[in-house]
Amino acid sequence: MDPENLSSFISDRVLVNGKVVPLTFTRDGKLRWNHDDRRCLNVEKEVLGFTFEGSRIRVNVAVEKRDGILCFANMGGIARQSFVFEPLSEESLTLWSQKLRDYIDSLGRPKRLLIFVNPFGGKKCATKIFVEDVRPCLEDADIQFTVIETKHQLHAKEVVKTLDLSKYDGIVCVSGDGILVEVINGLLEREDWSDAIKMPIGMVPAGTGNGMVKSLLDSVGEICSPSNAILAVIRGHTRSLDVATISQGKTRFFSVLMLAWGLIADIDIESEKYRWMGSARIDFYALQRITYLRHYNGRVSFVPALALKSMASKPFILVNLPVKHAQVNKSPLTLNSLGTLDPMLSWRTCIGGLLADHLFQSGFIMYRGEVKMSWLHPMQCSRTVIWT
Ligand SMILES: Nc1ncnc2c1ncn2[C@@H]1O[C@H](COP(=O)(O)OP(=O)(O)OP(=O)(O)O)[C@@H](O)[C@H]1O
Repeated sequence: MDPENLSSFISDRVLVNGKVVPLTFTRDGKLRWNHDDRRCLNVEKEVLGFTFEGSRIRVNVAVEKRDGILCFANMGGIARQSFVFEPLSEESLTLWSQKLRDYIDSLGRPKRLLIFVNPFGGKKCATKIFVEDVRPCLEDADIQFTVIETKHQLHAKEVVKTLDLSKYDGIVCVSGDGILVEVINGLLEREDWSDAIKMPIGMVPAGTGNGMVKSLLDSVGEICSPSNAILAVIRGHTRSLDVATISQGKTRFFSVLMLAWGLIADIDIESEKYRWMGSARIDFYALQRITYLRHYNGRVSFVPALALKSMASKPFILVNLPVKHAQVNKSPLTLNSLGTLDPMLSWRTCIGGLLADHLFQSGFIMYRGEVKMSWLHPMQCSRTVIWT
């Protein structure tokens, strides 16, 4: 063994597939070895975890699928693989185990997750997504998890309100945006909300629109897929996400991603009764609402949070304001991704927006509601939920 610098660097000779080859773990987190050809793994990006099997070390990897790579699970562009090597001495095995463990621990990845699976959302395939895409990656990453299948509306919120948060490093929703909103409202309704709000949240798309996870993965140039989403959680990168408080009369609730009031809110909420139609429910109910238009009278006011004076000019979006306004006012969450990322939502939003625009201009709809919004402190989330 030739450890140039034992604190952060190992250069060694190990057994790979019965051949002794040089293996190096570099300071910048790259694992390089020579076998039939030269190989290199970016541990931070590609390695899910390590399994120590007697005198051998198995490196569990998720890489972009390329021709010629043996993969045992294709996850839509991502292949799970493993690479096994055997250090030549006991001392070397101990050193490798320690260095690899220390490196993974230094990345701040979650170790214990609470996972909500909503079997009711989208095409009702959240359980399948969890079993086929999420669980294998969590096992490869050696992450402990507790799974709760939601049984009814607001179930996730009830659980989160009384949850012992010290038991988890994060909460993951295998669902659409609805469960995310429940989790955020549950956290913010707790007495210890200012600490609870720091709990990282992850999203795996298993709903109809999946607007949040689409926005987040798009913001880091990744395709919205369950495998990309869970990899983002495992890598543990976090970034903050703004939350708006909405007060309407005596009701107060918290919002991320988007706020809608008027026509589009009605289409979104009231179309629930046609959920059996799948995503067509939105089109169907939109036509119904457009045919029987309602008047919306009210006043909307925006109150910047005191703690965030600088947010006073922070742009935001009301989906039921005309689209041209909506697109100018980009929120910190790329809210206009609703108009650009999801083709299905895109044209619906545009039609709704154009219609609203027309009616707004003609004075047919007056947006003057008693809705007040203020921005809360940014909250910490894991990369899937804007976490780059
Ligand atoms: N077992 C259940 N039965 C009925 N409703 C449920 C159940 N579990 C959760 N729900 C409710 O399902 C609603 C929709 O969930 P979710 O957001 O995951 O899917 P979606 O509406 O299809 O997707 P999106 O919000 O991305 O369009 C949530 O409001 C949630 O409260």
